[in-house]
Amino acid sequence: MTDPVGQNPTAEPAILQLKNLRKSFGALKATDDVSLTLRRGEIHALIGPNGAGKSTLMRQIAGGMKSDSGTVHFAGHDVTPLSTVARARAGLGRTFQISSLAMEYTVLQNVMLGALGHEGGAMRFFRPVMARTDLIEQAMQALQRVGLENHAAKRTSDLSHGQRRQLEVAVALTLSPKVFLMDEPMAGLGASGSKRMTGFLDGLRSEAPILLVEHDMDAVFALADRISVLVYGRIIASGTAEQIKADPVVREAYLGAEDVA
Ligand SMILES: Nc1ncnc2c1ncn2[C@@H]1O[C@H](COP(=O)(O)OP(=O)(O)OP(=O)(O)O)[C@@H](O)[C@H]1O
Repeated sequence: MTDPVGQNPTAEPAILQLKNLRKSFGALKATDDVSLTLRRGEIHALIGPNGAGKSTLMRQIAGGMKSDSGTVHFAGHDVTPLSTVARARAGLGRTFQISSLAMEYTVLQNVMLGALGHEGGAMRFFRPVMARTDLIEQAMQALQRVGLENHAAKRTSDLSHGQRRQLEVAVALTLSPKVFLMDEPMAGLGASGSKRMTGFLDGLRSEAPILLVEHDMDAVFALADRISVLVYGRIIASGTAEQIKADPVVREAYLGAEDVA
């Protein structure tokens, strides 16, 4: 285990710090005393078997689910009492909220709406926003970065599941977050889509660090600076890809010896 909660004074400072987060559903401890950090410039992957508590933890961080106890510090502030919207405004960017896409709008319009959310204020009601070339340009750049530039004019409802996930990443990009929380961005992308997304996330970490929940272990091992393993709501190990692959507790509890050869 290397510096699992970010106490190493020589390391990059943490922009996101979770301390002792817990969430139970009745007798079930979905997250149980979870502490971890995300440092500038890094991709920190959170892996674990189905039902380990990864999505619950992401919701606790983004603000959609109230924690039973513990704190979330972001950019030096305790954001635990803040709503999802307030956390997003502060720069905590969450992707994969397909339900927030307007299905009847085009792909481009969805990204532009995201960019407007960033501007905020009453401007959206007073300017012919969909004709604003600056916004169109910004949105097209975001679509290009995720590989959806050729689908800009499509209705969002006509996109595949994987493409909708790419679109969510594009929407998140326009908000210029200080941190990305990504919940399975590779899911449904197929081999070439995953490869492209992996390359994209690789470059993105220098813009904003990423807390990445992902089942695609090839992508995780290729991308992650650090990996934390969640099992039954508890972090059982945290370290580099090499350390995690070699950790007997992780192999026993999760990876399976045959998967990590
Ligand atoms: N709202 C809820 N009410 C009751 N139980 C819940 C709720 N949300 C999650 N759980 C339970 O909490 C546990 C953790 O679920 P969670 O979805 O966080 O796991 P996960 O690691 O994200 O799983 P997966 O990899 O399958 O997405 C599971 O046993 C799940 O059934």
